[in-house]
Amino acid sequence: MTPAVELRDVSVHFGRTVALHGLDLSVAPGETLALLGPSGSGKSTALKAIAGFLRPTSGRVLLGGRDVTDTPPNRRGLGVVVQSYALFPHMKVFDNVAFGLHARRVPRREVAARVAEVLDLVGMGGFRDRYPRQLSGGQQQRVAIARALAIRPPVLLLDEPLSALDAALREEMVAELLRLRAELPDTAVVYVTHDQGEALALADRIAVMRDARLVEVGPTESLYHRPVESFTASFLGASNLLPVEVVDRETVRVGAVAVKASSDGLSDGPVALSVRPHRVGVRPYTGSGLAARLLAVQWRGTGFRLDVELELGHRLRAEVPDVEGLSVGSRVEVSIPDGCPLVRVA
Ligand SMILES: Nc1ncnc2c1ncn2[C@@H]1O[C@H](COP(=O)(O)OP(=O)(O)OP(=O)(O)O)[C@@H](O)[C@H]1O
Repeated sequence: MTPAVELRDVSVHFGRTVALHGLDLSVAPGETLALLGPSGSGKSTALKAIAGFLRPTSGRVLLGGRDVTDTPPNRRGLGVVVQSYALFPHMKVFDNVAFGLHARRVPRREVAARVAEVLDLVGMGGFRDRYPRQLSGGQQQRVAIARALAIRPPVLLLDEPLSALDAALREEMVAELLRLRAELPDTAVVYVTHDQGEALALADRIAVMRDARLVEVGPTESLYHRPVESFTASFLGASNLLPVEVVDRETVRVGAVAVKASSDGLSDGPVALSVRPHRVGVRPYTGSGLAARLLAVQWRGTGFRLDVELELGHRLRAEVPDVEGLSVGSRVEVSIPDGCPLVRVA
């Protein structure tokens, strides 16, 4: 299938700053790809290269198999939503959404029908005569999404669309975006975020970025459960990175304790065992297993977060449902389950 979006070896330089380094990426029709990474990792730059808001220093951008590297943004036919709504303040909701359709000389009667359709799609059908200042942040962002969808773009680009909203509203909007997604089965979505929760909830695949480069890309669940890079393990859901001695392809040793590990896709080089905090077991010391000292306990409502220090010298974070028999400062026993992934340490 021809990808809806393809970046081929795209680099972007601003003077001596390298904002994007040799990015290769493709997005299939109907797929949601999240670009996830810390601030300054190049996510927005990649999105702007797709939108045409900037021209790559080198490399090519293709949409539906067509090279658009030299095509201006308004001729790319994409829907774009940025973090700050960017609605026209002097225009009512209806006219904001109709704007792109008028620019494309869509007949007036069809404009009315299409605006009604996309406003209904985002649950804003009753707000067509309001001005943006008469809407909440979440409502404005819904209108911005409706405006982007009105032209029925094959690709929707979303750059941190929820970052201006408060936490409760963000969660509501994630559910809303999932519902919207189901209504647009053929639209490719590129979703820029630094929020791993949004990426996990919304994306079919995640591309993890760091320092202008792609670290790793893969289907959301396998990237979460079986990351190859240590950066992915710690950025996509917290992870303990335990130094281990590799015995063979399936077995590692933490001190004297042997643990089965998964090592899919790993070649030679330094590795660590990636252990999610909720998979670390902590119990009172019984004389076997990995001895450790319990350094701190924090109640988190749904459970407890523990900091422990292995007597071998590594600190670990654990998340456990209860702390019966455990007290800060006491000697404890830590268990690491089989099946945690080995990851490459940069
Ligand atoms: N117009 C510009 N001029 C100079 N440097 C820029 C410009 N735009 C981006 N950069 C730099 O390029 C790098 C990547 O920026 P980019 O905005 O793509 O990061 P990001 O991952 O989207 O970060 P954020 O989450 O903070 O938006 C950063 O170091 C940034 O300072």
